[in-house]
Amino acid sequence: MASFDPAALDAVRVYALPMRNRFRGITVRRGVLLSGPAGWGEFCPFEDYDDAAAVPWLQAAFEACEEGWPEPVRDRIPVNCTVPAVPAETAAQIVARSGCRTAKVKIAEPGQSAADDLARVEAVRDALGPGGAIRVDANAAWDVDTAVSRLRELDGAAGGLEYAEQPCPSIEELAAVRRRVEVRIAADESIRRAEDPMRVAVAGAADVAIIKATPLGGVRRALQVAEASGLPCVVSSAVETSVGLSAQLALAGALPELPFACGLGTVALLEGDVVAEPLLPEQGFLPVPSTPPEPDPARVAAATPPADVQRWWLDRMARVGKLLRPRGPWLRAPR
Ligand SMILES: O=C(O)CCC(=O)c1ccccc1C(=O)O
Ligand SMILES: [Mg+2]
Repeated sequence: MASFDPAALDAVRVYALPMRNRFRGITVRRGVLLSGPAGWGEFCPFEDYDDAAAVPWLQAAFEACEEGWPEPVRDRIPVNCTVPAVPAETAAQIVARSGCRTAKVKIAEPGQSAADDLARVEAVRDALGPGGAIRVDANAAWDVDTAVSRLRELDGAAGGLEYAEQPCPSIEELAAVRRRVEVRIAADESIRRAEDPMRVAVAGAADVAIIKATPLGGVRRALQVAEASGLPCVVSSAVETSVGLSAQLALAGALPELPFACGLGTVALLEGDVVAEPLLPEQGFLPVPSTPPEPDPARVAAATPPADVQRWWLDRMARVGKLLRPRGPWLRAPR
């Protein structure tokens, strides 16, 4: 068994793609594409994560490279468009262009007001028409009282919210908000480790579980987390390229039940992609791929960052790889 060394991989490509709008404080999305016997995987932990937090992201990439994914039970996935914390007019354009019947709206952005959120949600309702669904994501910004009053107002402005993702940081706060508002509560940041969904369920903290293959260590682990949650699940992206997104689609394709649209329309948030046929929704749906798409050499070349950035990512991947079990035999000894 070889211990992990990126230099021993057949192909490793570092990419950097600008985001169309600032998202989660990020303006450029970066990561590594790596190929193995089963296809291409993507290692793209957020840059503020430490090496330990990045381990499951590398496990997800290796699953795609080494094993592939379990059999799907459906062949296409309804998805939401994702509306960053942009002005109302831009929000309406994003929704109209997407073709999606569900929109997820980011709210509670630092530096913005309650009125900004209400205007964005109203514009999204106008663009979507009465038949579409609107969900909001506060990314843990509020305390319980703020969440209760804001969610009631936003529910009114939206003409009914489908659910609210992570209004507060802790599981106990989610449970308290859930008791006081009509709106369904979804847990996202509260589900990052395999043991988290049990705690969410026992606390009565959520109606919906947000599940992500990339930070949970791959499709198989995420399926276990979904089952442990005992809740209806929504698969949501970590803003991967189409290579990493394909694993998320494999997860959505393999879940026994999928009652809501998934948050997988996120290639639209990136300026460019690394494959020839980006996984952008058509009429609100994405296909379930059986294998990851192949990166397109010209697009990868166009997205390749300077040497110092490449070095940073390869060093990071090597350090994180040392925290994982030895790999092989497809991974040859360093040349
Ligand atoms: O769910 C979606 O529509 C897109 C994905 C998304 O919002 C997201 C992407 C990266 C990191 C965090 C989040 C989030 O749900 O908070
Ligand atoms: Mg979220």
